[in-house]
This record gives sequence, C-alpha cells and structure tokens, in this order.
Amino acid sequence: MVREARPKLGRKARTKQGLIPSYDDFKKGALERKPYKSTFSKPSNNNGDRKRKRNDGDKESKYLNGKKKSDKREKVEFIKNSEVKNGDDFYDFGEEDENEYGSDSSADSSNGDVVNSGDEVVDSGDEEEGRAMFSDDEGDNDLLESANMQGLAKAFKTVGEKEQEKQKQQQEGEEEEKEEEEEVEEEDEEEEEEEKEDEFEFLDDDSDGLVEGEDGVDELDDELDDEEFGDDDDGEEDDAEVEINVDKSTLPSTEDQDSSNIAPDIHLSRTRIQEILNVLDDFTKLGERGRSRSEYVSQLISDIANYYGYTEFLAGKLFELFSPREAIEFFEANEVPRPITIRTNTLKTRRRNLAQALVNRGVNLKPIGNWTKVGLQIFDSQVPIGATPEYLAGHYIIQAASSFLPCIALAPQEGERVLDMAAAPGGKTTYLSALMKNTGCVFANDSNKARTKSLIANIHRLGCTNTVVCNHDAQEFPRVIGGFDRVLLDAPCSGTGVIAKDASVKTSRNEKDFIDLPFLQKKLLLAAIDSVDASSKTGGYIVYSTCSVMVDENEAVVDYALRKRSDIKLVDTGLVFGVPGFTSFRGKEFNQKLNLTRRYYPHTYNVDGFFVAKFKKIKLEEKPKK
Ligand SMILES: C[S@@+](CC[C@H](N)C(=O)[O-])C[C@H]1O[C@@H](n2cnc3c(N)ncnc32)[C@H](O)[C@@H]1O
Repeated sequence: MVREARPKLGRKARTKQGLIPSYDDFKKGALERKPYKSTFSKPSNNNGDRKRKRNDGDKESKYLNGKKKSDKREKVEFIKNSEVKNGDDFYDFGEEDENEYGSDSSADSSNGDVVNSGDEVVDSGDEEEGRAMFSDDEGDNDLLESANMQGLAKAFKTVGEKEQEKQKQQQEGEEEEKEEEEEVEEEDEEEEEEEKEDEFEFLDDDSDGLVEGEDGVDELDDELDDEEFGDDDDGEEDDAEVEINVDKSTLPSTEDQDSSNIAPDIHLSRTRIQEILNVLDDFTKLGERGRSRSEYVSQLISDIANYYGYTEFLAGKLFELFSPREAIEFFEANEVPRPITIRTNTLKTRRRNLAQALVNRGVNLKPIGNWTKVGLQIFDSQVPIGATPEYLAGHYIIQAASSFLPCIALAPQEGERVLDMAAAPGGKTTYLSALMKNTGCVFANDSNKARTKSLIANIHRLGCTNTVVCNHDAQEFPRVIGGFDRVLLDAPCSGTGVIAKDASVKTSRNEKDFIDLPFLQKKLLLAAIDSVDASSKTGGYIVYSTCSVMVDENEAVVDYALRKRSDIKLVDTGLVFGVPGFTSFRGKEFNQKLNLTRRYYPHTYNVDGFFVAKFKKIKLEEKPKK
C-alpha cells in the first residue's frame, strides 16, 4: 500500500514528538561543558522512562516473534528496533521542554522592540561555565554565589512549605505510577489484540478474497489503516507506518526501488539518517555493493531536509560544512533554543550589583564564562527578565552571547570615533558605547528607518550619550563621513547561525539569497574598509561579522576584500574561543590568513552560529613587502 505524501512536519509538530531537549538537559550541557547530546549519537544506555522501556520491549518482542512476517518486514523491524533504542532520550527531552520554558518565553516577549528586531535578542550560552568567574573582580564569584543563595532562599519557600510540597509530590508520584501501570496494562491488552488482528490479516491475505469480497470491508480496512498508521504524531503508531512505506523506499540495504510516490515519512527519515550515518562511518565495510557514497549522502540530505523541516537546498548547503555526524549535531542543536543571556550595562552598574539585584528578585543566574566580564546566563526567573526595574533602568540588555564577540574583537578605545554600519537594534552599538565609557563618538547607522526606532530606544534606555544615529545605505560610506578609528560591520545575512531562533530560515533561503547577500556583504565590507583612517593613532581596525555559518557570506567575502584592497591585512580577533575559519572549501582556496577568523556553532559552544573577522588597515607606505 502506498500512502500519499504528507506535508513536512514543522518544528511544532516535532516538539510534540519530543525533539527539543528539556531546559534541564540543556542546562547540563551549558554548565558542565558537556557537548550537546545528539539523538543520532552512537547507541548508549538510555534512561527512558519506565513506560517507554516497557513499550520498547514489547515492540521488540512483538517484532521478533512476528509469526508470519515476510523478510521485507523483518528488515524493517530490525531498523525500527535500533531507532527505538537510540531515541529514548530524545522523547524524554520534549516532554519536559514546554513546561520548563514558560518563564523564559515571557522574558522574550516582554522585551518589546529588542525581541522583534534583530539578532540581539535570542540568547546564547557558553560551555566554560564551570570555570566561569568574574575574572577581574576578585571575590566577585563568592559574592555572587552567596547572593544567589540568599536570593533563592528568599524567593523560594520556607522549609515547612517545602516539606508540605514534598509530601504532596510523593502522593502525586504514587498516583502517577499507578496510572502508568494501568496504562501499560491497557496497552499490553491492546497490543495482544493487535497481534491477533495481525494474525487475522495474514490469514485473510492467504485466503485471498474472503475479506475483500465483502462489501465495504476494503474501505474499512483503509480506515483502520488510517487510524493505525495515520496522520497523528504519535511516534509509536507511526512506527507502523514505516512498515508500510519502507518496502519501496531507498533504504541503504534494499534493491533499487522507485521511491517517487513514497510518503516523506518523518520517522522513516529519522531511522534512515541513523542507518546511513552508520554506513558512512565505515563505508568500505558497510556500504552496499554498487551503491556509491554520494548516493548515500544524497539520501541522507534528503532525509535531513524531511526530518528537520529544511528545504533540500539549504540542508545540503549546511551539510557541506561538517562531517556527516557533526552535521547532525548541528541540525539537532538548531532544534534547541540557546540559553538566555544578558549583558550588564557598565555605564550604569557593575555585574556583581546587577546579579545581586536580580537574584533578590528570584532570578537564578551565573556568569556566562571567563571570556566576558559583563555577561550573565539566566537559568530561570520568577519575574519577566525583559521587564524588571533593572531592565527598565537600563542596567542590562538581553543579548545573545555570540553577539558580544564582534565588539570584544573590535575593542574600541576611549575617545575614538567608531562607526557601527548596520546597527539596529543596537545590542552592539550600546556595548561599543559602554566599552568606550561614553567617550568619543559611535556613529550608529542602519538603512532601515523603522529599525532605527528600536536602536534609539535602546541607546536611550542604556544611557549611551556618545552616539549619533544615522539612516543611510552603508554602501554610501565613506562619502557620508569617513576617517574612523574603527568600523564594525555586523552585516545583514542569511541568519543560518540563528535557526534555533528563527525556524523560517529553514525554508525561506534559496540559491539567489546566497548570491545576493554575499554581493551586498562584499560591497559593504569594502565601504567599511574605506571608511577607516589607516593613520589612526589608536585604531585602524575593521571587524566583519555575521550570524551566518555559510562560507559564501563569511570566508568568501573576507577573501574578496583581501583581493580588492591591498591596504588591509587580517589580524587575530583576540577572541579566546572559536573554530578557525576555512582556508579552503570545496575546491576553493582562500587566503591562508583566513585561519585567523573565527567561527562559532550552536553545537560546539551552545551559542548562536557566528563568524568574526578582524582587519587592520595599514598605511600603504607601511605595507610589508611580500
Ligand atoms: C544583523 S542586523 C544588525 C544587528 C545589530 N548590529 C545589533 O547588534 O543589534 C543587520 C542590520 O543591517 C541592516 N542593513 C541591511 N542592509 C543595510 C545597508 N545596505 N546599509 C546599512 N544597514 C543595512 C538591517 O536593517 C539590519 O538592521
């Protein structure tokens, strides 16, 4: 039986199936420097819940005992079993996620203009949390720890209340366990009945015509099929759908079959992703004879696109950046929100004071990492983070951790003239202003007038008095004004680094975007370079950044600028973490200094995908001989 293709499941649907890890799991990853655990990692002892284990066991035995089952069916079942084993954690994540994120989303939504307007809003994290301290402020950490404890003690309940709650929870737990047991029993009974039905089906098949001959039974069969294998998102029932579809699919181990009219089934895709990853791990041994590696890869990309809800085009482009297993880690990390982070506005307060104030309000937080003295990671909060008195007073801004990086790399000095070419909504402008202690001047430009409103609002709220907001197409610089000590170009980009925040990127980016965007980025970067004064006594630097992970928008743009302008060189970003940029990619050779640029990925650092390059403009007469 061939089923019609169903529309791709979006993020929501998959969330329902439990794709997104719980906040706790995510927290563990960020705090303990544990890499994000991929669903597709090699099988491990899972800790799925009791009920699920029981079901898996049942399923396994059912499949293994599968009486009159054909070879074809057995093959599928083998794959299904491996899927179930690998998938347990996965489902558990999702069950917790919705509850855990309640308070976080409120923080986001209350953040008004900032939330809606750019890459500043959604959050990032850091894996160096274990070592994270207020690096310069001695004793800050102890203070923060004790502040945290005091605050939490205040915010949380009294011991008596806690005891009561514990007892209540115990009672509820017992009741739940009872319910679970009953459910399992019910399911056992149901499955027994299903098995009986299976036997019947086989009998019917064998005695061809007995059932089919009866009026309406065909339709009823179809309906039952629909119910059993139908359009809902229940994983277990959909497993059965795999049985139907799989015999005509392009599984790694099956003969060549026409799959054109096979449903793009999400569970089948997931199973097959795992299978193909295993094959690609040891292609010589596990690859099917006559089937090339690239055939497996095409199938894998198609399954990734189907499973995670990307266009095949974008899935393929992102896949190219990594080894197959790492690519899956990347795609998985895009299903998980990054941590909520805030940046202390040092124009108005110190991080330890801010932390103390927020802890007193019931916010559970920690320093982001030892690479930043101003970042705090928020774990949970009893108040909306985007509406506390401290927020309204401009003591902090909700800002993705990766978005700190270009400002740290630019390292503006007091008294300098700095241009932020694409500045709205101002997360970076306000950081630059703070780094310069409100001295000198930051020209904050954005070509989108509507977005300059949020830029201005943030500048006001954070008390940045050294800024000038302008509204030009940045390509017009330096004709508008030039001679800057430093220029930041946080360029408009495809947003492929922030898919966790904006899932629409998965389907909205096409081939043309990756021609048009680099074209604009190249022109903007040349304008940025030309706007810097090579003779600046304190500066002469340009930082180029994007929240894209695409080589076309990053290394290729930087390489182009190096070819077009002889008065610049790449220099170290000064950033203490990050993966070096590509010096070659898919047959293209870039300037070898591209290894000085830095890439950031959600799956490696639990931050938004980001790219940072830093140039020094040199006076031509100073240009070193080759
Ligand atoms: C990645 S966002 C900038 C985020 C900002 N740097 C921050 O940290 O808040 C890119 C910005 O570039 C602006 N933009 C797009 N094309 C531009 C152009 N030709 N000139 C100047 N700004 C442009 C967009 O309006 C958008 O606000």
